[in-house]
Amino acid sequence: MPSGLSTESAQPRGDADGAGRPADDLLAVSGVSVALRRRVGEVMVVDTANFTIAPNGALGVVGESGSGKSMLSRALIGTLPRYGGRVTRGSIRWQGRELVGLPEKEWRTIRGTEIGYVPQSSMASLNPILPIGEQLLEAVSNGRRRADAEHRARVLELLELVRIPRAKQVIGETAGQLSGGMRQRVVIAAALAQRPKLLILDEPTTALDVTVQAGILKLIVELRRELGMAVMLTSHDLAVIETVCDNVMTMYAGAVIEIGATGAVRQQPLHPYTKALMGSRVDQADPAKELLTIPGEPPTTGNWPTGCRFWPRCPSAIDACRVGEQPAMGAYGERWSACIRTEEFL
Ligand SMILES: Nc1ncnc2c1ncn2[C@@H]1O[C@H](COP(=O)(O)OP(=O)(O)OP(=O)(O)O)[C@@H](O)[C@H]1O
Repeated sequence: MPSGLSTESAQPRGDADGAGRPADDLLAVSGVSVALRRRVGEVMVVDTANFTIAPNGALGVVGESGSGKSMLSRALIGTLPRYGGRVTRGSIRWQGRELVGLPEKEWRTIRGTEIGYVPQSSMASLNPILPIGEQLLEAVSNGRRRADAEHRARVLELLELVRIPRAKQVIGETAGQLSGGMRQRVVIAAALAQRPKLLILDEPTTALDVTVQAGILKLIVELRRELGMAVMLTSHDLAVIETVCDNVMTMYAGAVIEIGATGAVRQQPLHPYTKALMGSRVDQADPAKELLTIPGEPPTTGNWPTGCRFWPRCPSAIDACRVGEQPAMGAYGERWSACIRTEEFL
């Protein structure tokens, strides 16, 4: 076993400020597990996640499809019941306030208002026939009272904030008249309507081509700086996360398996899965270049192997990796890894 600290004695931090200095937590997630109701009973999709986000911090969450990124995000905004899910254990503290077990009425005062959310495929969720201005007005007035002149001014301000050219005209246009990139900017504007302190973006650039994607990522970087807000961004692609986030957290089969400063992880990933993920990332400079893919498939939910969940695909697996439980995260300086061989690799 490595001599790293266990997650019981210390908390992996996803929040160092880029210079490695930890700050007070905006969000602190401790031992959070999420289960979904299925016909066979409850199935765990997120297993004992521990991480924090500081005010103005930016945490990227990377992992293959099905690793639990979206379900974790949904736990943070209290929408799991819509998917037949719930937090089965652990604590989510938002500015010191416990969110686990919060009644829906109280979630409504946090979701959208304090924590903004841009869901996956959100561009498609825009109403195709309702003018953009009307849709943003709904987000601005938050259903509380009739939209007034102040709200209308805020709609324009939001469109300008997300750098939409011809903002005044766009107010009267429909989503169908806008390009994919402009639609995504509108969705981000809606998520910012109540000035949240944390913006969670789930795969915000997946459906966009490379140039448009770069523009959206640049916007997120600038908004974070201008508004002094924190960001949590999920992606399959470490290159996307690298553009926006100081820190990165890798998930595999429901488990958080590595956390560290993005630059350090990029230079020397501690977990073989993060390393493999980097090898298979899309080469933005040469998209036609053949991708290195990770052999095999991730285990399906509910069919996780004993021991480390990555061992069937891991080039470094030894007998000890195949037995017992999924290894807990251990600390290695400012970094965290759930691989029992991390010390040997260092
Ligand atoms: N709407 C849903 N209903 C039932 N099960 C779901 C739903 N969405 C996700 N799941 C299951 O929850 C598990 C975690 O999925 P999740 O969507 O959180 O992964 P992800 O890492 O976000 O993947 P992707 O990048 O494809 O969105 C998977 O086993 C998936 O099959």
